[in-house]
Amino acid sequence: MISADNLQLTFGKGTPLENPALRGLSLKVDPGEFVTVIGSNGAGKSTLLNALSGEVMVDSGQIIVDDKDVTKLPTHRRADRVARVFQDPLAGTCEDLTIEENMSLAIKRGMRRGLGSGVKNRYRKRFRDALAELNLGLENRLGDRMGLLSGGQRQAVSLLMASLNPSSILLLDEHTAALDPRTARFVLDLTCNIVERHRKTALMVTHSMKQALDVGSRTVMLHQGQVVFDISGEEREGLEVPDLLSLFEKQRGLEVTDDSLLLG
Ligand SMILES: Nc1ncnc2c1ncn2[C@@H]1O[C@H](COP(=O)(O)OP(=O)(O)OP(=O)(O)O)[C@@H](O)[C@H]1O
Repeated sequence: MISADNLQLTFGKGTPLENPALRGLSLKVDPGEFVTVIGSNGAGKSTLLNALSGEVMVDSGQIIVDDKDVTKLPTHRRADRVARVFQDPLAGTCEDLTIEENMSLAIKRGMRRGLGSGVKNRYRKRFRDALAELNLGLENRLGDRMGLLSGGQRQAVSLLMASLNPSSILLLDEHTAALDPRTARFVLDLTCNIVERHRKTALMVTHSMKQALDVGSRTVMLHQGQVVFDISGEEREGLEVPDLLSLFEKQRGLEVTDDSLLLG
């Protein structure tokens, strides 16, 4: 469960570059819900994910994750609750460590001690089995450095890592945007599978309106640091991209000219 209440965050406060990125943003996400997040450039999407993961601290407002107030906790103290997959396949994993070492780090999140050698052997089988399900041949490459993998392979391993760690929240920041269409489809299907199988509460930022409607059960749109609309259930079913655009226009009384909203 995520509850973000009246989040305010201004970058460069008191300087000529003062920039209010979150302006009283509120959003509640129930356990197991999969929400897609859209909005034009600079709407505050990444800042929202950064605030939820603790990458940035909000000026005011409250963030609760699974009944715990995490508003003032730094990233590493939320890591057992919040996992994240970034747009850049190079972010989020350690390229100098092996696949196995990266996956072990994911499992260790939230544990007080490291993994003993007996435990390591037990987990090795689990890693192999999980990797085999990807059908990318990675189950035989546990000892390979992460840096040797392609972008799609790395995103797939990042998602597996999120499924192995104990976090209930999965934040996806345009995590398929840097991939070719076929690989993006594969990673998106894997995402849906992991969210469902591991009952993650997920927020996925995307610039593709089509993807936003195809995936998940709810779509929110941000504009100027606020949620301007929030659709789910019957209202969302059968919606097409042009419907979403006109909803946005109606809500804001604006004509949507930002091409980034039209992608997909
Ligand atoms: N670290 C920072 N320092 C100063 N300003 C920032 C910082 N991070 C974000 N901003 C500003 O905050 C606003 C919201 O940015 P954010 O990255 O959250 O938008 P976004 O919706 O993710 O946009 P995009 O789709 O282009 O990635 C923008 O005006 C951006 O320039």
